[in-house]
Amino acid sequence: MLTHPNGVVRPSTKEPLFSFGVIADVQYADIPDGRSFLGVPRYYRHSIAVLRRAVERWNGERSVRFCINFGDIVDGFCPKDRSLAAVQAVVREFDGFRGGPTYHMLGNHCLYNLPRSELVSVLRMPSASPGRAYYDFSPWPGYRFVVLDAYDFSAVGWPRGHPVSAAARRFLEKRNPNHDKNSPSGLEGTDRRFVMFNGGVGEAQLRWLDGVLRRAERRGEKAVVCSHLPMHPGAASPTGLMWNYEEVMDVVRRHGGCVVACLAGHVHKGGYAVDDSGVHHRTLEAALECPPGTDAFGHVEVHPDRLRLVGSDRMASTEMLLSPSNELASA
Ligand SMILES: Nc1ccn([C@@H]2O[C@H](COP(=O)(O)OP(=O)(O)OC[C@H](O)CO)[C@@H](O)[C@H]2O)c(=O)n1
Repeated sequence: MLTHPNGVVRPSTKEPLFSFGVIADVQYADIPDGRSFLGVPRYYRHSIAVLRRAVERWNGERSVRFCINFGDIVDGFCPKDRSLAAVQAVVREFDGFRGGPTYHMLGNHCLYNLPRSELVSVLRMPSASPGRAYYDFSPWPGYRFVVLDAYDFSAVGWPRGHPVSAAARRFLEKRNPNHDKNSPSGLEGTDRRFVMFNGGVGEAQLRWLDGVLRRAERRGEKAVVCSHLPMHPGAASPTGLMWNYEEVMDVVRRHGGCVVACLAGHVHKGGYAVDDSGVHHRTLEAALECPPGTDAFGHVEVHPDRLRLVGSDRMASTEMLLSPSNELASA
């Protein structure tokens, strides 16, 4: 039995409808250990061992039907002539998962290494058009997953001089006075997100998201939105938030009750919050920052009344109860 935040005690169902594996920020590179800009240790070679153990675990869980990689598959310090080989090495590890497909998304470190179009192809993203890094899929009747490209509007991942890159630089110029646009120095609160290693969802993608959620709502589906960048200030440090998370959440709210959770990576220590509409926001702890022998991965059990993240080691477990309107949506 579990207690809902509103005080109602509900029985927990034992067998999930289905489950999916989750891992974030592998940032693999065949280079010696290092540290983040803020001095946090990073284990570039060990992270692929964390992924290997994740795949072994998912293979041992009968209910795990697919897995989701939350971006930053390779680290920015990977020598550029070895970027493709590093991405392929990580993809090979995911290919060891026998339960079903792997769904990838783009992170800033992916784009420091390879062009978007090449990543979309190497990561076999099931996008509707070539080079597009956002898509949706329905792994189970009544459930829809949406994968966002959080660097669609960004100063990284587009060639210098590309109209999107130029517009993103102008956007940052207005909001971040620092010469080094990766530095949030002097910015306050959620304004600290206006740094170059973040990005946003562009207008066309916002319209697409609106359409996907409208159809999902009409069909009575529950939706899970996945993005490299977190979209709630309570679930991540402000320096890691998506530039236009409010616009994306406005679209989510327009289809009230359809989206049950937003899952993300990028902010390595992880986080969790429930927003005013009852949407769960879970930022996943990074594989990269696991000291040798430790892990950060998990699988999410999907039950009729809840999502249950079963975390390993440094990834905290999280019980995400659905609000009664969510439960009714596909009853
Ligand atoms: N204050 C800062 C922080 C970072 N940089 C530089 O920005 C680039 C990205 O940093 P990095 O920590 O590698 O980014 P991650 O995507 O791994 O992590 C995101 C954070 O956890 C979000 O909170 C890199 O070039 C840094 O050196 C900076 O200049 N100033």
